[in-house]
Amino acid sequence: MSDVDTESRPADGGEATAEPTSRSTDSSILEIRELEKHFGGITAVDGASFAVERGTITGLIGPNGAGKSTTFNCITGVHTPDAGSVVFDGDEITGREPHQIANRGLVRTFQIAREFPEMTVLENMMLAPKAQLGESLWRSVMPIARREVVEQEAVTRDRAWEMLEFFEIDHLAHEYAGNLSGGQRKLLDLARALLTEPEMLLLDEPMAGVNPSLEKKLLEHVHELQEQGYTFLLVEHDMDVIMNHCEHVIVMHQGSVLAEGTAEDIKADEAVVEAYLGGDV
Ligand SMILES: Nc1ncnc2c1ncn2[C@@H]1O[C@H](COP(=O)(O)OP(=O)(O)OP(=O)(O)O)[C@@H](O)[C@H]1O
Repeated sequence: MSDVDTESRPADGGEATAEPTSRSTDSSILEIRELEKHFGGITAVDGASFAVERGTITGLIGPNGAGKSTTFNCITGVHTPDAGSVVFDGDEITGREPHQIANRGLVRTFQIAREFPEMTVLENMMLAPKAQLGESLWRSVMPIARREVVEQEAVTRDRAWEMLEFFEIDHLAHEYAGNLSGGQRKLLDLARALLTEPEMLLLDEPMAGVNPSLEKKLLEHVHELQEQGYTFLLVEHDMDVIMNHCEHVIVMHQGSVLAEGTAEDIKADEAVVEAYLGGDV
């Protein structure tokens, strides 16, 4: 990191935004068709099909072991599905490498945030595009001339500061990531994901371990980003978050989609109540 100036803030002081780079106009941005994933004798995903509408906050819920994380992993290239397809923004992305999918504009956060604890928050941010895009791709997009490398890093640094300001963790820029609270780590994880300028974010349990005031802040940020045009698909066990913040909810059970609809539809669905909600909602 010796060439990288992580000390200084950009001078312009403009309002922090997180505008995505491109948009297309089809209403559905992600389509999962008959997805299957087996681990030995275990069927984790069993013919799941659903679509996510562009610009929405969509919730993916279901009991433990329903196949939600495996579905996320199949969508983002962590796992190769055994059958079925994933279409993102009109492109078949099934079986592509994670960095190719991230480069296409679909990024994810993890249930357990994956920052580097021995590096500062800002250093973690500086590594984000590299980590999401993959080292070889990063090298191919990074110019060879040193002056241009430095310029490129300056752009990334400015953007990193913007993101930290947007999530109100800029005061922690020089803190070791390992010293952050669980909730602050979630904000850092989201900030890192946004640094790659995606169109859509998959959030895996974004509220787990986040205290109520930080949860409120995180949800406000998600809505702000939605207003800017981002699409969200989130796996979340907190039913208040799902019911109050998702305009569409997909329920998985035993590897396939049991029901989908508005929060109201889902709450009233007897099969969903029996399989998952019980008396909670
Ligand atoms: N790498 C793996 N190897 C073997 N089995 C796996 C693997 N990943 C997931 N499974 C199994 O697949 C099934 C679905 O797991 P998955 O993690 O996708 O469920 P989930 O809905 O995300 O659950 P949770 O809400 O508890 O996180 C489970 O039975 C799980 O044990």
